[in-house]
Amino acid sequence: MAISSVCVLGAGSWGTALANLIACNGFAVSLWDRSAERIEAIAETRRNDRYLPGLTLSDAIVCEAELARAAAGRELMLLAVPSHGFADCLARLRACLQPPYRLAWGTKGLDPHSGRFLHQVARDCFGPEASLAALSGPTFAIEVMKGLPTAITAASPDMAFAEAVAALLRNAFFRVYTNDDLLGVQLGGAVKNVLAIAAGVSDGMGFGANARAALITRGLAEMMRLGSALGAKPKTLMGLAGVGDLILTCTDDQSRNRRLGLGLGQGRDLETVKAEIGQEIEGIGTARLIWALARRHRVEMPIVEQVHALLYEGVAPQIAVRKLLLREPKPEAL
Ligand SMILES: NC(=O)c1ccc[n+]([C@@H]2O[C@H](COP(=O)([O-])OP(=O)(O)OC[C@H]3O[C@@H](n4cnc5c(N)ncnc54)[C@H](O)[C@@H]3O)[C@@H](O)[C@H]2O)c1
Ligand SMILES: O=P(O)(O)OC[C@H](O)CO
Repeated sequence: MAISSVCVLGAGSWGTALANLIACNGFAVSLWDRSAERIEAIAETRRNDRYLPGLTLSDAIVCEAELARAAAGRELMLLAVPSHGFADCLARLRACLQPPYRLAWGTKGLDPHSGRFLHQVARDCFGPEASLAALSGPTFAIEVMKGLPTAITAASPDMAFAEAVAALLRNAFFRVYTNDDLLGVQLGGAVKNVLAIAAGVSDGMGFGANARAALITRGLAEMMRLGSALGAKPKTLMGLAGVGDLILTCTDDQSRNRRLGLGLGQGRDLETVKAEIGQEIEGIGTARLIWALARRHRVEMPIVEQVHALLYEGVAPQIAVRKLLLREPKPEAL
C-alpha cells in the first residue's frame, strides 16, 4: 500500500509541523483548522505565528478553511486536533468521505465524553474495515519544524498501513518505527502527560534530581501496570511512545504539561498557569480519564491519583507529595 496525499486536520503546533514535514517530503498535503481565520493567515504569510512563531512553512501546503475541500481526493486523513475535539472531527469527516477510510492521528489522550481510547471512537465511527494508525513518541513540534533529529512510532494492527503512514513522514532527520500495538502506543502517549505534570510539580516545589528520577521510574511502573491490565505490550511501553516520551516531557521545559506542573508546584493558580501557556495541555483532562480507568480496572496508580487530587480535588501539592512518600512500604516490583 502506498499513500501519496494527505489531509491534516488541526493547524496547531503539531498539525502544522506534520503537514510541513509531509510537504517537505514531496507528498501532496492540505491543512485544515476549525479556525478559518488561522488557515487564511497561514495561506497568506506561510507562517503559523500563533503556535510556531518565526518559522516558515513549505509553500506546497494547500490551506483549506472548508473541511470537505481539504479532504477531497486525499488518501489519508491525519488528525492533530486535541483529544476533546477528536470525536467531533471524525463525525465531520464521516459526512464528507467515501471508503476506503484511512485515518491516522497524532492526538494524545482519550475521548473525554466516553473515556475510551481514540481508536475505539474511530472504529465506531468508520467501521471495522477502516485502516487506523496512531503516531506517538518524543516529538516537540518546534524541533520537528527545525529539522532536528527525531524518532516516532506509527502504530496500527495492520502493519502494511503503519508502514504506509511511516513512509510519508520518514526522512534523513525524522526516523519512524512501526508497531502493531495500537493500544499500547496510545496508552503511553496519554499517561506520560499526566506524569509530566507530576514531574513539573516536583521541580516547581524545588525538589531535586532524585525526586524527578523517582517519579519517572515509578510513573513508568504505573503506566506498565495499566498497560498490562488493558492488554498493551510491555515492550511498547519501554519504547518511544512510552518511556521515550515520558523522559522527554518530564525533563524538558518545552513540555506544556511539565510547565503546568511547574506553576502548580510554585503555588500558582491552575487557571492562571493554563492561560499563560495558552496551548493544549492534554494531561489535565487525561488525569481524570486515566484515574477513572485505573479505578475501574483496580490498577494501583498513586502518582496519577495525586495529580488527579491536585487538579480536581483542590489538594495542595505539599499534601499530595506527603501522601506519596508515606504510602505503605512495599517491595520494588512493577
Ligand atoms: N505540540 C506538540 O509538540 C505535540 C507533539 C505530539 C503530539 N501532540 C498532540 O497533538 C494534539 C494537538 O496538540 P497541539 O500541540 O497541536 O495543540 P495546540 O494547542 O498547538 O493547537 C490546538 C489546535 O487544535 C485546534 N482545536 C482546539 N479545539 C478543537 C476542537 N474542539 N476541534 C477541532 N480543533 C480544535 C485549535 O484550533 C488549534 O489548531 C494534542 O493531542 C497533543 O498532545 C502535540
Ligand atoms: O507539550 P506537551 O507536554 O503536550 O508535549 C508535547 C509532545 O507530546 C511531546 O512528545
